[in-house]
Amino acid sequence: MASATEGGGLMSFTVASVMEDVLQQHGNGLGDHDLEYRRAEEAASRRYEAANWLRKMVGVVGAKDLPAEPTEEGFRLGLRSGIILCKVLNKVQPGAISKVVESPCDAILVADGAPLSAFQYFENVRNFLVAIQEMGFPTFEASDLEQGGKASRIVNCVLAIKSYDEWKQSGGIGVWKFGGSIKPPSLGKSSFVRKNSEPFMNSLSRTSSINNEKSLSETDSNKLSNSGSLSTLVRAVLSDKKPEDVPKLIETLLSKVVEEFENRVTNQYELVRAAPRESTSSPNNRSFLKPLGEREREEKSFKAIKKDETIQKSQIVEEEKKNRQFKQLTIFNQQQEDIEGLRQTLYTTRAGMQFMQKKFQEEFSSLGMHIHGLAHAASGYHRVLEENRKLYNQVQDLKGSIRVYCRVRPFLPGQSNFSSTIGNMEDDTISINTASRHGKSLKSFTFNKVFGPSASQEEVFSDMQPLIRSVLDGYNVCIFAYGQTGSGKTFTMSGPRDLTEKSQGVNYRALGDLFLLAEQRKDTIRYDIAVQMIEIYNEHVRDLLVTDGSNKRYPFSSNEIRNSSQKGLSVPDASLVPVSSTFDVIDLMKVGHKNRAVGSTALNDRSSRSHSCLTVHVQGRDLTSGAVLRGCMHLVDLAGSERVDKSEVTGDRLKEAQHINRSLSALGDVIASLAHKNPHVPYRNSKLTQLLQDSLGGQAKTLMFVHISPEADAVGETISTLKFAERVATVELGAARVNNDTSDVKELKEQVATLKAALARKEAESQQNKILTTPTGSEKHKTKTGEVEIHNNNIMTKKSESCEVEEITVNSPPWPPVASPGQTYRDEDRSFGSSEWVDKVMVNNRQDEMRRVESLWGGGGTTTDNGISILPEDFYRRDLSSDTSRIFSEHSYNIFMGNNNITDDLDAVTSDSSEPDLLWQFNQSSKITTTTSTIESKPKKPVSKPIKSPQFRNSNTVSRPLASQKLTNGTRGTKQLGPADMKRKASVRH
Ligand SMILES: Nc1ncnc2c1ncn2[C@@H]1O[C@H](COP(=O)(O)OP(=O)(O)OP(=O)(O)O)[C@@H](O)[C@H]1O
Repeated sequence: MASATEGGGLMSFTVASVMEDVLQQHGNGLGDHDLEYRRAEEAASRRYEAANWLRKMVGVVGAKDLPAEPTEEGFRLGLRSGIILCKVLNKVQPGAISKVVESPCDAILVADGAPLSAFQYFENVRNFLVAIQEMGFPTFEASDLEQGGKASRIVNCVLAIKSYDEWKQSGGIGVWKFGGSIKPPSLGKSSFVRKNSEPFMNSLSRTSSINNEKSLSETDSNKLSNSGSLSTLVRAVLSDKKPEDVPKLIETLLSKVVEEFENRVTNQYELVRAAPRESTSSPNNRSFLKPLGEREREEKSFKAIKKDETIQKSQIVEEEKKNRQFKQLTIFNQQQEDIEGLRQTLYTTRAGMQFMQKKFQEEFSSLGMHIHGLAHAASGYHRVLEENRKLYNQVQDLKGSIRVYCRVRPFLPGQSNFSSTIGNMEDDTISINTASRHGKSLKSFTFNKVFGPSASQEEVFSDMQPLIRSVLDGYNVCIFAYGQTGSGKTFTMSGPRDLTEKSQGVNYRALGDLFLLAEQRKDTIRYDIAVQMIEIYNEHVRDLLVTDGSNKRYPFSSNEIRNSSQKGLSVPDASLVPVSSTFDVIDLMKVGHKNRAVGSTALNDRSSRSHSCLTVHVQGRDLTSGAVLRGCMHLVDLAGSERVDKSEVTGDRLKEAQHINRSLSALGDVIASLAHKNPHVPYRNSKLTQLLQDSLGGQAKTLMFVHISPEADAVGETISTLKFAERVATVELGAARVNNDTSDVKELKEQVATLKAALARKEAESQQNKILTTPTGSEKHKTKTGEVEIHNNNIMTKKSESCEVEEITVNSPPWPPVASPGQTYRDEDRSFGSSEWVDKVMVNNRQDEMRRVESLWGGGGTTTDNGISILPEDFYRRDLSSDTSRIFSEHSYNIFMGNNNITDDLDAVTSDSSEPDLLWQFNQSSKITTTTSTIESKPKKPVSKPIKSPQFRNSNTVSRPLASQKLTNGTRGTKQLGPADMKRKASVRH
């Protein structure tokens, strides 16, 4: 009972149903035939009423399956499809059932169990039942429509709807009542179970209508509880019973209820156990309390529906699967096609690639061959270039290492009336008109090239241009301008004061050419060009490129010129300014000219009294081989070469002139030594020759521009200058050499050759000395240098000790000095080890020679107080080849005498024999010995033309002193002076 209490409505429904059954049984049992008849009649009448109303509602056609007065079975069958019920309800309450399945009407006639029709009528019935439940009408079980179902419940439901419809038709006034109130549709869903209580209510209503209709109708069904209904029902049942029957009836009733209850509980339990896993939404849930047959049918139909659904689902799944498979197949086919396409493309691409590869290989190999050919051509080009360079320089070398160009200055503005001394001019020859006692004569001189007064700067430069190329090829080049003051040296080297591009001199053009060539060769050689500019004034060197104002005056000591500087710089202390364009050079020149002008006064142009030298250093690195070539070019503007006596100056001017003459004389010495191929070249006798040493030796190419003025009053200087130049032109320096990395080795070889020559010379002298008579009364003094001075008042006699000379040459330090491990020699050491030492050896040699010659000529010479021999002038005529060196070696004599301090007095004496003068004398003599002279290296070009000179004539009879002899008392002792000497001396002393 507890569970029945918990069940609530469910329990009420169950009890009511049981009670109804018990009562019916009891009634039957009681055998009240009248009552039963009445009830049956009542039921039939109610059924007819319901059927008629339904027929009326759906029409005759719609209700063709429902007779007007049906049996209970007929009523059930007529409504079994649910169509009539649904239609009627929709008419009463439009839209109550949204969907009415009409098709199965035929199927309804088919035997029970047809899955489709069962499903469909169930659909309608279910919808109907749900709807009336929603609306609150008395409901019935779906199974009531089946065989054995309770048609009374269906009748009850239909009549309730009819009542509602009528109430509605009548305007819906008041409250509709039919055994209970109709809940408004919005009442919400009540449980299906609750609706199952309606049959009881209907039964109650029906019963009351039979037994106590009035009382029941008066009872407010809303207030009627289940217990109330039960008691009413019991009271109604028992009212007409005899009191003695009541206990029995109640007992029967109760036992029946209990039995029914237990049965149902048992069934419920079994159902739950049998289908524990069935979904709660399954219809079984709602029908497990139904009779077993009904439930089975429901389950069957449900299963059938389920099966259909499953079949449909499986069909759908199958279809979907098929669709999927079809789609996959389509995609697969598409992919197959794509793959085939890609395979084709791959094949084509591979073929293309192979073709391209083949083509590329062919092109690559042809390119390789092409490059190979180019490389071959390039190397060939380099070879040819190198060969061309060599050939070019060979041609230059064959032309002679010292070339002399002569340039004649035009008359200056205002000199138009002047008569010119220039007689005739050809390409390489120039004739000078000279006036002498015997009338006019013409002197001809031959040079490598002669430029007349009208020659332009460009013309002059074009002829020397090849030398510039040599500098870039690693040669040393020296270009110097020689001539008397005002003859045009500066004009040639730099240009006029008002400089234009056209009037630019050699300096600018040479550097411009260097830059041009360097640019042209930049693909093969990289050049670095730097410039120095110095001035030599009174034997002092001055840097002309200082810009800070300091060191403007003679910043260097007297030893600053080195011949073997590490970097190949003669003056390493002077500013070395890198230049890369002609503009740089012009700027530098301006600085140089400005610095040079500082020493000038209004009266004296410094440029006339000093040597200026622009040195261009070039270093080229071959980009292919890495070889380094170094070239150097000296562009020298010498001081005026006129003779001092003519200048008639004293004091500072005289000193300047003496220095100029001395340095030019030293230059002459060097050139003469070179011409003679003397083993020793006295470079160190002046700053000028020291500076130019690397450009005047056998490794350099030298060009001298000799300048002359056309004025008649300058003819003496002109002749003198030309003679000097012609002498220089005979110098053959030998093939110039490139300054490459092996130059040191070459220098060493040169020194070895020098020493060998000294030895050979010494041996020859030893042979000759055997035939010489040793003078009596001679006295030997051995100097600390190992040389022997002979103090003899009569004649100059022997001698240097041959063994000592040999010792010197053999035991002398090697050149350059061989440094023991850890020991190094400075440049100064090397200088001393070479030239100083060689100077002294050579002095001894010359003395021996002089003595020998003197003895051959039977004496006639004199010796000074200092032991200096003075030879008769005839000597110079007779043996020029051996005398030349003597003439150009006056400084060597000074050194020999140990009198290195040159005093003004001495300067005065040496100035008497300026270099041109000496050369002039030399040339006078040389004409006699032209055929036999050993120094004539260029037979094609005569050294000089014969001239008639008074001095020359005098020289046959008058003994001339050596120009640089110094007497201890300032006089010339017993020497005899020529007229020219006397004249000069007078003028100097004046
Ligand atoms: N070839 C020439 N054409 C025109 N004028 C010239 C020529 N040569 C020289 N001159 C002029 O002659 C004058 C003297 O020339 P320059 O100064 O060059 O002589 P120099 O030999 O250098 O003299 P110094 O020894 O004093 O330096 C200058 O006015 C110069 O312009």
